[in-house]
Amino acid sequence: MSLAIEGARKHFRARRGAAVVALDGVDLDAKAGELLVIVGPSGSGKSTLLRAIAGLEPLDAGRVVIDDRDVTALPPGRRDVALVFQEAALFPHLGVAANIGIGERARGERRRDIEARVREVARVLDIEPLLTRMPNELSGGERQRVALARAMIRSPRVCLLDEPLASVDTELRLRMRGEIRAVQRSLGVPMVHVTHDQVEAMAMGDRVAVMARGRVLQCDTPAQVYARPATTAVARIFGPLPMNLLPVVDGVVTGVRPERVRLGQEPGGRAASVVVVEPAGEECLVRVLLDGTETELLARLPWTAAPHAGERVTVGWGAEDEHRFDAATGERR
Ligand SMILES: Nc1ncnc2c1ncn2[C@@H]1O[C@H](COP(=O)(O)OP(=O)(O)OP(=O)(O)O)[C@@H](O)[C@H]1O
Repeated sequence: MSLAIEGARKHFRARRGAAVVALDGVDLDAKAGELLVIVGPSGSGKSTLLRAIAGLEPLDAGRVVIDDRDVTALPPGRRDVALVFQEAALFPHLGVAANIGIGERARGERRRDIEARVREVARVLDIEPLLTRMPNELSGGERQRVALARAMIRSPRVCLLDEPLASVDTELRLRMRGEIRAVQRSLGVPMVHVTHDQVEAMAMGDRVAVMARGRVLQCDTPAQVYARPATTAVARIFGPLPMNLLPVVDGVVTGVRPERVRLGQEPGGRAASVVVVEPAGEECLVRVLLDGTETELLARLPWTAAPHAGERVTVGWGAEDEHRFDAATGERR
């Protein structure tokens, strides 16, 4: 099983104002069992891309290919694609078990087989106790898991997730990440997962595609995108925190990740003063202003090393922690 998007273009014409280019020539692919994560700022075209794969949004140009078959002209119902949205839409008049099995029933499968499959997928997603409830008796996170179960039970050819864990609490989110991966591996389908959560993108993705303004800026393993972002835009978008970018010197922008910035009193560093310190659990985020400039840098430090606001410090980092980008094009040098 495989998924490919080739040269996808889509624009929207708002009732007033200029046309919006939502997809500007997107090429992506995902293999069987592969989880491709899409990250990007709000409005970068992530949801439009998923909707186009599902057949809910016709493309202006380009193709969607599933299992080597061009499905671009097929309606959603004939693509065999499961899409789980941020806001799970369940049938309000049906119980949870019926909601999960509704697709199987429509396909005329045997009642006993459906019940067994519903129980199995409910067990995996930890919603067995909810099977007899009605949708209005569920929390947002529970509804989300029911929608996920409904998508998983169908053994679709492609699985698309649009922030399915957005309304789930941290502990459950951690567990569900693993569960989604396990279910997906057992289904062996390509999965495309849109998230704003960078940690989730790093933890779950076999590969990550970084989007901005309807384009894919880079697509590679999370480790590679983190270690060698292709452009300054990727360096700002992908990672636990945006990369610090220093002012241009000789046509070069130097970037340093906040987690690599060191503060101290050592000679050789750049003099700066601490603007603000924000606690972040065991760590803290420290914003410093470099002397004689308007450049602020962010540093992530252990809480035990937290300075005070207003303190004078020196700022340093290892030469191996520097990223260099072309100032004119933004591309990695
Ligand atoms: N039906 C529509 N009519 C007009 N413009 C639209 C429509 N749907 C999306 N857009 C525009 O297309 C662009 C891409 O939207 P899309 O929803 O794909 O972004 P996104 O990356 O999913 O954003 P978010 O992270 O906020 O969900 C945005 O500029 C958006 O305003």
